[in-house]
Amino acid sequence: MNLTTAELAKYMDHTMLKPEATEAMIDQTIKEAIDYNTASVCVNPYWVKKVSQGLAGTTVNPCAVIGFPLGANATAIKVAETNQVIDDGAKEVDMVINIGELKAGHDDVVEADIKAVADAVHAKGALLKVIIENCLLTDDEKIRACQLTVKGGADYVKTSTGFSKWGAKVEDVKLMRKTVGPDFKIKAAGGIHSLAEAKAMIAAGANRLGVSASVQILEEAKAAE
Ligand SMILES: O=C[C@H](O)COP(=O)(O)O
Repeated sequence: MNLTTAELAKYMDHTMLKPEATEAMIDQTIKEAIDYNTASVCVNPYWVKKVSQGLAGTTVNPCAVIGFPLGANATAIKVAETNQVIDDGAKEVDMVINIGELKAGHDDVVEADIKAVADAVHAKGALLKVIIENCLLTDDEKIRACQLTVKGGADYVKTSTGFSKWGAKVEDVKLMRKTVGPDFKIKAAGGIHSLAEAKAMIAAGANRLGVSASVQILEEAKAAE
């Protein structure tokens, strides 16, 4: 796959989700995202307003995670959090599904949770990525989670939070691509730390990468150009 460094950067949600992130670390993340022109800067809700101000006038989107990282909040809380982050400037929202309800076979609950957030996101012109946390799921559950994400009206299905047992795996991205078809978007996130890993995720079908090691990967890409 022949991507320029600039093209690869536009796959990347430059991510700073560490609970111990300071304002200085957020500032650094914003600067790096602008320098490399990534797709977005992905942060916890508290930092979205600052990120949105820092990215004003650029083509880098502010992105916020909600219901993160466990997904076990009430739907009303996820919707309220969604409205708050968008009012604070988020153009993209990454939510975690209700994993326990998926495993219990309560697909209607999982779909309604996704749909409520999707409606809130789309009412304000943003886009929604749905995190299914593959490392906790069987293949059957991964397939159902992808189908419910599509039915719930989201824009992307996303592999992982990066805060559970492990992150994105190539075989999971392939399974997700097979499940959602060629057009629905997929984000691979968690544990992608090298150019080879980033390229493998894209080759497997990822349209977006959630990465904290963006600079390292993009410098590797630049050196290889
Ligand atoms: O989507 C976000 C992930 O938490 C990023 O994980 P990472 O730090 O392994 O790149």
